[in-house]
Amino acid sequence: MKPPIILINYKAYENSYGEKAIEISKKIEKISKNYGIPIIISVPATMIYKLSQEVELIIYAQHVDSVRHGAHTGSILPEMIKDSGAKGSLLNHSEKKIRLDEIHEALTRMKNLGLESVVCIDSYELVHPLALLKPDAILIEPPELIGSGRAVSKERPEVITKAVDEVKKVPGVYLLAGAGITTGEDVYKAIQLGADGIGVASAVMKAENPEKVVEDFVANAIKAIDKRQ
Ligand SMILES: O=C(CO)COP(=O)(O)O
Repeated sequence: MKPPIILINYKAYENSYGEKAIEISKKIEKISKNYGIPIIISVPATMIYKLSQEVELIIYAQHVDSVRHGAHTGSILPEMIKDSGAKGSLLNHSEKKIRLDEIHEALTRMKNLGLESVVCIDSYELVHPLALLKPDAILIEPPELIGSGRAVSKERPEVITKAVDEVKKVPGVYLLAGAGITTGEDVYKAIQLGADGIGVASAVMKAENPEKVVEDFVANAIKAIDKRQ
């Protein structure tokens, strides 16, 4: 079985850093191990090193700058996240958009460093052009549903099916779907519609019992992938 891809974006919630981030990451690690499914967590840059020491999860940055070494105050380079222990990064999240030339440059640099990449986009029309840049995956998220509790897989299923059709034009690029994913059923439906996995943030980061939420997501993702094969 090809495992489903579960990406949890920590964003900048109160529990996205410090001791609380370690605590939530350990809970996610437990589920990842119990189910034998790798889970990606995209964390604030300040937490990459610490979390890479504490947990066996796939750690991503949430953004990288495409500038090269030099006088660029405040920049976070692909080289820096790799040195800190990240395996990859999100790029172009709706909340951290960058230009197309910056996506291209960042992807080239990340590939040369052996870093994985997930490019976020907000419409299916952009799936094919961005897939041609050969990221590891594309994460499609209609911005109006992000953080809404209304799942893309239920509210806009056609976004997923169209994105899946588009990504198939470029072999080797995975398609993830996100925005408003709240329940295991939302995850199941996204994968049934053809996504290789999901991206999620608020349903986990704002949960009273994040472990239970992630477990429900993972169990449903496995069920959906099994059924598809
Ligand atoms: O932006 C997202 C993941 O990158 C999705 O956010 P929500 O899960 O909060 O809708």
